[in-house]
Amino acid sequence: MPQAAVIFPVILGTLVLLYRYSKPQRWPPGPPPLLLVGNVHQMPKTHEWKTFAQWAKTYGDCVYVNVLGQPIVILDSFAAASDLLNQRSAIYASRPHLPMANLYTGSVILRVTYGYQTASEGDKFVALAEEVLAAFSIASQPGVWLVDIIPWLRHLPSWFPGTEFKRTAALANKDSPEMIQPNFVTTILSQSADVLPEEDRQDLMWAAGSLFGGKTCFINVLAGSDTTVSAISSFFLAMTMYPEVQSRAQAEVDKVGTDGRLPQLSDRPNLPYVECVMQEVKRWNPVGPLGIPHMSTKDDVYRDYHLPAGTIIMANVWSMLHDPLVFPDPHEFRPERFLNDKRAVEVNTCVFGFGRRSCPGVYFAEASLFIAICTALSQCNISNPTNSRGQKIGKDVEYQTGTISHPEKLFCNITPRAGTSGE
Ligand code: HEM
Repeated sequence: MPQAAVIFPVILGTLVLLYRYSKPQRWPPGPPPLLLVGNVHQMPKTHEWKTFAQWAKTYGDCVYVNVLGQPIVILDSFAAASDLLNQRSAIYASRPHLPMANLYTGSVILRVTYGYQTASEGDKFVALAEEVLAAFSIASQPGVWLVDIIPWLRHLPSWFPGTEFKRTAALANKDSPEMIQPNFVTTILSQSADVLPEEDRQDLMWAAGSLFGGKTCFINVLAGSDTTVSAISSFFLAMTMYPEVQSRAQAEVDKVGTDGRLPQLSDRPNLPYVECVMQEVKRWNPVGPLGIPHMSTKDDVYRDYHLPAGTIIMANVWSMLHDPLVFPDPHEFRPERFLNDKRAVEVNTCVFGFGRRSCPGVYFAEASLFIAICTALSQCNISNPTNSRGQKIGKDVEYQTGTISHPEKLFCNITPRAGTSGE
C-alpha cells in the first residue's frame, strides 16, 4: 500500500505535466520542444535577438517557445508587436516576475539616495549604478535563469545552477586609455548638461522631476542615463566609421552657432540632419535590442493562436529596426533615411517600447541625447585611431549581450575642433 501511495501521485503528476507541457495545437509555431522541459535547451545564452531573428525566418513573426512550462512568445515584426502591445495594451502591460533581477539589484538600488549630485569623474555612485545596470542587464533576461521559472530555487544554496549570480565582465577595461569608458561618456553627458543655458537645464530638470513626482529619483534617472550613455557610445562609434556623416552634421551645427555659443535644445527644429543622426543612432545598434519583457494578464486569441494569461511577450526590437523593407541596407549608418520617411520614424518608436509600459523617460532621453550629440559635434572631431602599423583599430566591434547592449570596446580619437574653447 505505501508503494501505491507513492506510485499513484507520481503517475498522476507525470500525466499532468505531460498535458501541461505538451504544445497545444493552437499556439503559435516555434522550434520543436522536448517533453517536460520544452525549449529550454534551445534558448540562446547570448545575443538572443540574433537567434530569435533566425527563428522568425523559419516560423514567422510570432514565435512560441516553452521554457519549463513558462510560455514565451517572441514578436519579430513591428506589426505584430503593435497589434498586441499597443492595440491590446490593457492585457499585455504586466511584467514577468523575475526574482533574479529583483533579488539582487533591488537590494543595491535601495542603498542609493535621492537627489544626489554626481561628481564629474570617478563618482562612486555612478560606478555603483553602472554595476547595478550591468547586473540588471544580464539578470532580466527571461528564460535564462532557472530561478525565474521555478521561484523556490531561491532557497537553494548559491552554488546551485541558476541561483548563482555572476557579475558581468562587461564593465570597462581600465587598462586601455583610448577606450571610451562608460564613466567618460557619463562625464561628457554631465558636462554638456553643465554648459546648457539655464532655460534648457530647467526643461531637463522639469522633465526629470515630472517623471518622479517632483523628486528626481537618482537611480531611475541614472538607469535611464546609462541607456542614454550606451546610445552615445553608439554615436561615437558611428562617427569613427562614417566621417562624411560627421562633417555634414558639424556643418549644420556650425550654422546655428555662428555667434560663438553652443547649440541649445531650442535649436533642435533648425537641426534636421542632426535629428536624423540621433534617430539613426537609436536604430542602428539599439541599446535595448529586446526591450523589456511584458506579460499578459488574460487569455487571448491572436491570428487564431491561443495565448494564455501569464505568457511572457518579448519584442525583438533589433529585428524590427533591421527590417530591410523599412530600412534598406539596415546595417549601414545612414541618417538621411529618416528625412522624409514617416514609416521609418514610426517604426523607430519601438526603441522606447510599447503601450502602457513604453518608456516614460523618452523626452528626457531624447533631449539629453540630442544635446550631447550636438555638443560633441560642435566641439570635437571623432575619428578612428590607427595602430603603429597604420591599421585602423577596433573595426570589428562586438556588442554586449543582455537587456542593455552597447559596444564592448570602443576605440576612438577625440580632438578639439579648430576655433573651439577646447583648443
Ligand atoms: C536612450 C535612452 C532610453 C531608452 C532606449 C529607453 C528604453 C526603454 C524601454 C525599451 C523600456 C521598456 C518599455 C516597454 O516595456 O515596452 C523603458 C522603460 C522605462 N524607462 Fe526608459 N529608456 C531610455 C531612457 C530613459 C530615461 C532617461 C529614463 C528616466 C529619466 C527612463 C525611465 C524608464 C522607466 C522608469 C521605465 C519603466 C516603465 C515601466 O515599467 O512602466 N528611461 N525604457
